[in-house]
Amino acid sequence: AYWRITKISLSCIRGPITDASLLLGNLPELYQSDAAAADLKWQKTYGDVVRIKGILGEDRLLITDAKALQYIYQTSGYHWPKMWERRELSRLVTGPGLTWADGIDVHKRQRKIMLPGFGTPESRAFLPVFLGTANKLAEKWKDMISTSGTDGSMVVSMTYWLSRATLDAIGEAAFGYQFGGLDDDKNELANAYTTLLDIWLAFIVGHLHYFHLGTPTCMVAPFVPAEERKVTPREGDGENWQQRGKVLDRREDERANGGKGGKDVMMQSNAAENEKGRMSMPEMLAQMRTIMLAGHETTANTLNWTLFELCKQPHIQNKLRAEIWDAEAMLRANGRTQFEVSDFEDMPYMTAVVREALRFHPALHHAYRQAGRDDVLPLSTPLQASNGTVVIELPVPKGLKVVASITGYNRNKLVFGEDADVFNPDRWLRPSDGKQTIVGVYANVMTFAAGVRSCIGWRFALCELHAFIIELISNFEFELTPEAEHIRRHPCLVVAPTIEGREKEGAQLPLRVRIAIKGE
Ligand code: HEM
Repeated sequence: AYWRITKISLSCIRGPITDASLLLGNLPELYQSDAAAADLKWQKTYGDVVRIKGILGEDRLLITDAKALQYIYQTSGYHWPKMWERRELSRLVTGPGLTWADGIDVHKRQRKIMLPGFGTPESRAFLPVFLGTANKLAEKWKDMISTSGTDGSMVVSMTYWLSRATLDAIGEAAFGYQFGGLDDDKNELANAYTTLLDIWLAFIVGHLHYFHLGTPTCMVAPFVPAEERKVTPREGDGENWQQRGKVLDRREDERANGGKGGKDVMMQSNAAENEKGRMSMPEMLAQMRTIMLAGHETTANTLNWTLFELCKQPHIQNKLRAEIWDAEAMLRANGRTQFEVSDFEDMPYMTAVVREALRFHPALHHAYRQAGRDDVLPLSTPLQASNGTVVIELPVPKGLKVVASITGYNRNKLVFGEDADVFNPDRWLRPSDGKQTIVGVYANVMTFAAGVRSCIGWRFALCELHAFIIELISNFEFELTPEAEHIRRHPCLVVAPTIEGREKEGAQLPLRVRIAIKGE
């Protein structure tokens, strides 16, 4: 009570307070509606800073204002740590890795060791791996269509195949590890990762017996009654840790003997640190788990949503394919067989499509922070307070929990124009007036967050997205199926597509895939 009376008050900030329940506040609507549906509704009604109620009447802010986000993520970085409960969840899921670490002592130390592996040249060097995996997926689909398709086409589950393909790509690129997701020899670890999203979805839609699927269960097991669990906590997980340990041991041996593992940047960079700063074995294992988790379904679902939008607007898909085919013809004319990242510069429409997909469908629609001290948030636009006054900067109390709406910011009309709520790649081909507040690490979208805790793998993800889009759009035409007309943007670990009324079946995006006849 003392704290509540003495702390800086936010009571003049407008928001959907009258709709809040005493116990859970506005959180049910925030978390249970389609991804970011509540954010966009409240943003439209109340502006770019909205007061919502958390548990037991606690005030929180939902923020989509560019300057406030820039301050929280970039200017003030470590003074706005992650919410403690989110960190705890990260610790349960991944262990003491980057998504859990906080502060200068731990997070900055770990990130310094990890960063060299994720620079521009390092990420670009993986293009052949990404193109190779995307090509393998394309060949697989061609085989399926020729054996079971009709009229050169068939309905393919995007969520199933893209999850497996991106798992293979990240396993190979980051750890030289073969998951075999696209082959039939999927191992235990591949199973654990490819079913993870469905398990989270099942948890969210209250369909707990999905837990038989075999998973890193340590993070959900505590919430699930024993009789609902078909695997014991950490049963699949023990195996996972063992396999990861083996991969690390092998890389370390190779590094020490100057072999292939010598190229493993995490190993090299860790070995170069002084003993005090070096990551321990549990930290290294946690980084592997973090990278697999943070870099797998994020990319897979960005691809899902890109293909979905390309089906909804076939003229964009056709224009993109024409550009890719022209670039392929140019490549052949120059006597080359495979794209390099520098070739992407000659494919401006593809870059525009990727940027627009990242803006319109960020794989994570929220990020969460907490004020580490009493602070003052700068604002891009003055706020109309409930008492009629206008707020030009906003004092906030230490401990305040903030929901940064990534989707809300990415669709902010002040930043992206009046048509911000329309999927339109052409916006990226218009000249910029250069007046915007720069928030995100890429294309000024918040999709990869910003500042000291921005996504470490954003260059890696971009390279992978471009590779898959080239291969898939060059080889196939995609069409919506009747089920895909009823797709929901379901919030779980990432924003995943589900079919309305069939959410309990897990993530789904069935699209009709037709072999594209080149030259037509
Ligand atoms: C389209 C794909 C991706 C998206 C949209 C994405 C998005 C994000 C976002 C929003 C964050 C910040 C989360 C927060 O602050 O709460 C983040 C962090 C992170 N991402 Fe990504 N990510 C993607 C791909 C990747 C890839 C491919 C990797 C690794 C290869 C990766 C590794 C990480 C790691 C390690 C962090 C934690 C960074 C830290 O806390 O210092 N991500 N990502």
